[in-house]
Amino acid sequence: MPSPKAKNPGRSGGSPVLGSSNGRYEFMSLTKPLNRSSPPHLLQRQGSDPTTARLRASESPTRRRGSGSSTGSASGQGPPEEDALSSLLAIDLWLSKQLGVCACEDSSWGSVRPLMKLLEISGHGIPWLAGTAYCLYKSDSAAGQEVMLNLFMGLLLDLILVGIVKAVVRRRRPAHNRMDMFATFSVDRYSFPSGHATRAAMCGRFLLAHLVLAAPLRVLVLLWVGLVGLSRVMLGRHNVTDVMFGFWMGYCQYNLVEMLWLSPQTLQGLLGQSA
Ligand SMILES: CC(C)=CCC/C(C)=C/CC/C(C)=C/COP(=O)(O)O
Repeated sequence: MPSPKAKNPGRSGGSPVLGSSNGRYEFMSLTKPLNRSSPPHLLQRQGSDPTTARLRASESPTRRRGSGSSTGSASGQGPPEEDALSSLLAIDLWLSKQLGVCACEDSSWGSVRPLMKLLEISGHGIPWLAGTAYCLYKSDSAAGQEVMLNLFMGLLLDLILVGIVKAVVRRRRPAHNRMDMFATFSVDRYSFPSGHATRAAMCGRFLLAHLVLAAPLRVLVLLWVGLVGLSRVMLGRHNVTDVMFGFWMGYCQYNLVEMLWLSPQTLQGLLGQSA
């Protein structure tokens, strides 16, 4: 979402060009700082700190194209799948930076930031866990308790699975993100996948399958899921691929919740065994 008010058009301008990318090593720096044993010309090109490296990586892929002839990772020298992946990541970083228009108050769409933060809270784990626990406590029907209990289990499962993937992949959040989220775990310094996107997708499916039947409300649920995902990128919290993968993961997590569904009989069995 490029805006004429964008502050540094030179840094983030340009357009993504599909095809060969000769800066594959730049994406490695997204997850870990360059190795001390890296050749000096790499260190020089990257900048010595990871933030500079990530800022360079989010420049337009077109800007990076003819700049790596001395690196030995020029296009066509690696396997084609790696080139394709590098190009995809280059487009991802470029697009995410273009869309990160609410990353801080003085960003081009900074005035919308409070609204985006409201969406952030609406998809945060704490309100969802607390709200579900409250409904579970207040529910006076067995069917209601069953649904709420399974939603609660799904939310816990989501936190665990997202935590595991974040800890394994360890992709840093975009350089333009301001880390001012409330109540985060240590793995939440990583961005892949977006926990808000997994939760929104899983809870969205759950709501549509078990709780929300009226058509206008179902549309609202879908709209909320989409807006939560979009707000992650606009706030600069995530790259586009973090959110896309998060949606897919949340969609699959709902299948898992259905497979592991705790029925009253299962619960009675479990409680009976432990008694
Ligand atoms: C009771 C309990 C264990 C609550 C934990 C809830 C909690 C702190 C969830 C983390 C939510 C969060 C900030 C996720 C990060 O989302 P991203 O979309 O930025 O990956």
